Amino acid sequence: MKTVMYGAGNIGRGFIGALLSQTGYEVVFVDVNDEVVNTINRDKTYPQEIVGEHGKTVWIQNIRAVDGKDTSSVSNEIASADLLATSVGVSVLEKIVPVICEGLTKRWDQDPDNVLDLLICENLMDADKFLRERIYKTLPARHKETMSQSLGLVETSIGRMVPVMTDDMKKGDPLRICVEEYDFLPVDRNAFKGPIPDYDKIVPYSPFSFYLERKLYIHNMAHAFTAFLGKIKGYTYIDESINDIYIRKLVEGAMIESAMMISKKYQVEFSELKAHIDDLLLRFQNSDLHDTVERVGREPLRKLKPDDRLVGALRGCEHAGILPVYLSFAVACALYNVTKDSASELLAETSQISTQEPCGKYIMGFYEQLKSAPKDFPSILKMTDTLYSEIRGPVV
Ligand SMILES: NC(=O)c1ccc[n+]([C@@H]2O[C@H](COP(=O)([O-])OP(=O)(O)OC[C@H]3O[C@@H](n4cnc5c(N)ncnc54)[C@H](O)[C@@H]3O)[C@@H](O)[C@H]2O)c1
Ligand SMILES: O=P(O)(O)OC[C@@H](O)[C@@H](O)[C@H](O)[C@H](O)CO
Repeated sequence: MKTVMYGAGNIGRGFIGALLSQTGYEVVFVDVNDEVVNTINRDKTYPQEIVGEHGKTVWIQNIRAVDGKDTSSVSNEIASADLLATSVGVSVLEKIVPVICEGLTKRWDQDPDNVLDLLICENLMDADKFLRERIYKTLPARHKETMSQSLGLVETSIGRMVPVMTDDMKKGDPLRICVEEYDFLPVDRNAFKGPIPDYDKIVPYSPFSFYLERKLYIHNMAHAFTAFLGKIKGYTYIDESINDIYIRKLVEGAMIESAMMISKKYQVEFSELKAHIDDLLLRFQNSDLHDTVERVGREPLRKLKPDDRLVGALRGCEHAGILPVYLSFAVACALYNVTKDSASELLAETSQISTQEPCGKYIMGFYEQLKSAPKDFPSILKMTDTLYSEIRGPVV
């Protein structure tokens, strides 16, 4: 049984490739990084360092690698694979479509009933639609119909946090990869055409949008909020930031708003989501991970888009009748990290939120407060309490 793992980077090596090797597959990594490809083929193993309370080193076995620039070899591997996975980054995903199609063509020229499931391991909403459109366009006419019955485009939710590896962390081994302990991989149960890989860490679920929204609106939203607040306070690492008692209170408030929305939308017990929040807050405290506010808070403009983690969560709350007070402050923090003077224009253009809307007013109020006293988080907390009580009215 063979998996082709497209991308031998942080998630490819640090999570998916390792997980599939432990499931029992031979894992063939495809990457354009010569050092990574050559070292995998030389060592046939690499150390995955699980950092944190239960730290240990796991040696990943049964692996080899193919040079991503050798497209003919890559397509041959895809033609004969039992499973395919990608974790190359959203901007590269489109570029590997022609090679994937070459592999599928070789495969289906032999046997059009030879199904293949592709696990899409990227941080991308509607990743299945994204790939379906591009693969359909690129496949030769004779295989366009085959695709609907023989290709499973499987969305996944990548919850494991893998930091950027510094030279210090690599300890001289270009393949060494530090990861947190969390290693569950929720996958879209309904998208598989073949058998679902049988391993207790691979969790099939339907409707999968629940996991995607939980990941983006609770985990990624809180992660970004922690990073933006940490930047304002001058912290370097995520654990430093979340250990600041004011930051923790603010972040937890926003997570609870998102969780109330998701609980209502998917009819999932709030207590289940609260356990997830508590677990995430612990995971953010992992100081051995050395995850930086810089990495987690990167590209704030992308994070301010209407369907991304901040505004997506805020709009979801509005839709569900949940007050997005802490989430409004999260948006204000993201804005403050981008601009110190043209926030209302940015809010309208990037996030499609008008300052005439209630949430636009809350966001601008918080933004002005940040501008006048950026590090005064106790006053911000007081503002959130006052806002809640004003909007909500008296409680019996
Ligand atoms: N790092 C995390 O904590 C994390 C968590 C969840 C999801 N993700 C997502 O996983 C995906 C990968 O992220 P990452 O952190 O592993 O990035 P990464 O940069 O570490 O890995 C990407 C790998 O793809 C390789 N690559 C680039 N172009 C290629 C090509 N044409 N052919 C073959 N290989 C090519 C690169 O050399 C690199 O090794 C992204 O979509 C990211 O958003 C990352
Ligand atoms: O990759 P981004 O910039 O979309 O988000 C930063 C982090 O929140 C993200 O990489 C997480 O670490 C990852 O999604 C694992 O939970």
